[in-house]
Amino acid sequence: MNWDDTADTGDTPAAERLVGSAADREDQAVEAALRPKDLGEFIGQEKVREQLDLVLRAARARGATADHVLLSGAPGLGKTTLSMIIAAEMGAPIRITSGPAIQHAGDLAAILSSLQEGEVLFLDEIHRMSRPAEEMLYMAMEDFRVDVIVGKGPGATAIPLELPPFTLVGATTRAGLLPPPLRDRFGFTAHMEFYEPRELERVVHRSAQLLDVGIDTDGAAEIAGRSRGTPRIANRLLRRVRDYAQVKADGAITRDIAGAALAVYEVDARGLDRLDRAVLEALLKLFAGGPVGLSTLAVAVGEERETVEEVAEPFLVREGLLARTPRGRVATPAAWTHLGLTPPGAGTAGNGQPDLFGT
Ligand SMILES: Nc1ncnc2c1ncn2[C@@H]1O[C@H](COP(=O)(O)OP(=O)(O)OP(=O)(O)O)[C@@H](O)[C@H]1O
Ligand SMILES: [Mg+2]
Repeated sequence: MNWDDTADTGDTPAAERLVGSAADREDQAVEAALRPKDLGEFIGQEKVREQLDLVLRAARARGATADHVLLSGAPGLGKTTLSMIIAAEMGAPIRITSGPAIQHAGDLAAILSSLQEGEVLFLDEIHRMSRPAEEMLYMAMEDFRVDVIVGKGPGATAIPLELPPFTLVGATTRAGLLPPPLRDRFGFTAHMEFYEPRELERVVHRSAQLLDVGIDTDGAAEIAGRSRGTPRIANRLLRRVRDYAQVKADGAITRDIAGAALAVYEVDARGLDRLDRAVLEALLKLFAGGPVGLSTLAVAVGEERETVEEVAEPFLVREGLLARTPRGRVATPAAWTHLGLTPPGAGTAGNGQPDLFGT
């Protein structure tokens, strides 16, 4: 799946939504406690896990530092978690930084030159690094060497500096934005996919156990089904459902409790929230399913164009509820079904009324 152009970005209003995929303040505070600590505990992503396991085992057997690893995938799928697991599996310390934190090549040189042998350097949002830092990174990754520039102008000299072997783990939500020379320097690239509901069910069960919350199989399935394929959202919904279960019931989570709690938060059975539904409803009820232009649709729901396009649409497209066509936005048959509406002309005289007799 190509999620490059559909991923929520951290600075859209999506960050504040219950079903937004970027980490909010509360997530940041509680996520550390819920992170799996080794590959065995990491749920789902079978292929990635199997491949990474081989890469790490082989490196350990050789007594060598593991190859550089690139983790790409939408927010909340487990990139930061995996980077920590890589360090843990290698028995190596980990240094954490991010592309936006490295504005000058000198910042990167300082970090690189202080690494210990075998250390894991986790570079989050690697696609947001500055150009000069990126070029320094090429050499560091390939030859474990950097040129430190001393002085300015014609008198400036490059002093080569040897680095100890280290493992770079880069993470990006936008693999497509990485320059090929950078991408090519990773020995292993893991593409993280959205999770299956069954996998999210296991995530919910595991987190509930860690949070000491009682939950049955149906309760976990109900939360998993509304979590948009994303463990971070599953954990967040679990916390809100836990609150509800504590206040309104005996604390244990069942299907009914989970359904009632998430109805309060306006997260529906497929994980659509108020905004998603408003967009879909306008498209169906006001424009008969489209095609309709983005601007018109945005006006109809009283939102900015960008909000509709970047916050609501990516998930609606991914779910197969809405299509972006050259003539405008179009609802799919699944959209009509999901909202319990009948498309005009389908099994009716075209008056938009439900077909009560199934003719
Ligand atoms: N495979 C998994 N099994 C269990 N829990 C997971 C898994 N993947 C992610 N999680 C949970 O989801 C939360 C978010 O994961 P993480 O922070 O690693 O995502 P990310 O890909 O780094 O997101 P971002 O792009 O926003 O940085 C964590 O609390 C973690 O516990
Ligand atoms: Mg992360």
